[in-house]
Amino acid sequence: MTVTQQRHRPTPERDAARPADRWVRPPVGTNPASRALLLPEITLESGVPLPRVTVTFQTWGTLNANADNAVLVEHALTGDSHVVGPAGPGQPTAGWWPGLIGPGAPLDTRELFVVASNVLGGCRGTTGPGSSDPAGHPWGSRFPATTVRDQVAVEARLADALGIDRWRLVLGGSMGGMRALEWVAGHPDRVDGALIIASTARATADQIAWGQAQALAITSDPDYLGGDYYGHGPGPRQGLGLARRIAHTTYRSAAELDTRFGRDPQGAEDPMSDGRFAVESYLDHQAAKLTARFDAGSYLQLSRAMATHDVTRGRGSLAHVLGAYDGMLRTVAVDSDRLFPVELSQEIVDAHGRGGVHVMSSSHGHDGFLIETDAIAAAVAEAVDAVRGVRPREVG
Ligand SMILES: CC(=O)SCCNC(=O)CCNC(=O)[C@H](O)C(C)(C)COP(=O)(O)OP(=O)(O)OC[C@H]1O[C@@H](n2cnc3c(N)ncnc32)[C@H](O)[C@@H]1OP(=O)(O)O
Ligand SMILES: N[C@@H](CCO)C(=O)O
Repeated sequence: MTVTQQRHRPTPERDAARPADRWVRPPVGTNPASRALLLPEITLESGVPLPRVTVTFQTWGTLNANADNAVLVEHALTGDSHVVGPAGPGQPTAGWWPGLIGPGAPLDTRELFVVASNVLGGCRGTTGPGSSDPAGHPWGSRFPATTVRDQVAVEARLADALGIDRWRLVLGGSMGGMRALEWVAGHPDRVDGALIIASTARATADQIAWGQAQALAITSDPDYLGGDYYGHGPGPRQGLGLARRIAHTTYRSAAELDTRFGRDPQGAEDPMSDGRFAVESYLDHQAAKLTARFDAGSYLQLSRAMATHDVTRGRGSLAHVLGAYDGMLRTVAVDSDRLFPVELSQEIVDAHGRGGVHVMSSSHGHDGFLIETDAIAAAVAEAVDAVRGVRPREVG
């Protein structure tokens, strides 16, 4: 079934050169509320072609007649399109920004049409290393390196298929904020407003450094099998668990960990023998949770895409790149975030020359953007109000 709402920009060379994207049934095991689009082929930023890319997504509300009420919500590293709603069959986690979308919510579905897609390279329905290639075999080690720009290029094809020429608002946290800012940098005429939360214009050496240890933890696992573990053994669960322990420590603040766990033993265990401290037990728990719901190959893919993230690559200075954008741009930072410190949000605003940084107070560090949901809701509601006046809207 070919895509009927082809309202994307008429670019004859683009339309004529490729078969039409078409709606398909989502892969087995994805969120039952999701839909799916099949892209016959995409060409990655590297120049490598990637055939038969499926992108799965969820929507809330209705696209209006002018198609000018669409909002794109971008998930973070281990998130997915399930922004709100309960966990259930095909959906291992509850919505990660509960209360954000719905009638009367900050993203009010009485007015807005909200879209959230699963990222390219991930493991929640959109094509990634664990997906089957056109011959029906898992891509595994053959899945090419992808970038944040590739992730957004896939979302642009989805927007085309949905008949969305321009987003009223794009928003996201962490890796989601990277995609939201790439929409601004790479598709400035398709975004009225952007809210970049706990993120950055380009990865820092600190973030790249923490990512290297995580990647080596996975690739050093004997069950990694060079990335071709799909259908062969348990996969690098130990390595993924170790990577998560490293990552989760960076997602929280030292003060929070000290306050919550101190030097307490875990229950009756004795750290002086073979027992654990409570904080070690907590990290063991976080590792077990992630390995039960996430794929190591996708973790490597997406972590590498975050490390290579740089909206200025091949485009000039950040001021030049963001200065070309005449829409609304705001950032939110968490005051205790030691992975994406406040100055990374300030750098974005300074380069754009307008908007502002809202510094959110939280003891939770980087994960504060997922935990302080009232503060996030308020920032999103303000951004929705601010963007209303950015472009004249046809009454439709
Ligand atoms: C876009 C995205 O990034 S999505 C990310 C993943 N999203 C989700 O998981 C959806 C739900 N969201 C959440 O849970 C939060 O937003 C998260 C992910 C940031 C977690 O934040 P918090 O609420 O602070 O939970 P916290 O990190 O303290 O972990 C609490 C868990 O640790 C466990 N725990 C606490 N102390 C210990 C200990 N000493 N030993 C073992 N386990 C412990 C708790 O029992 C609890 O278990 P549970 O998660 O199974 O209920
Ligand atoms: N802790 C969240 C945010 C990381 O940026 C996740 O696991 O995706």
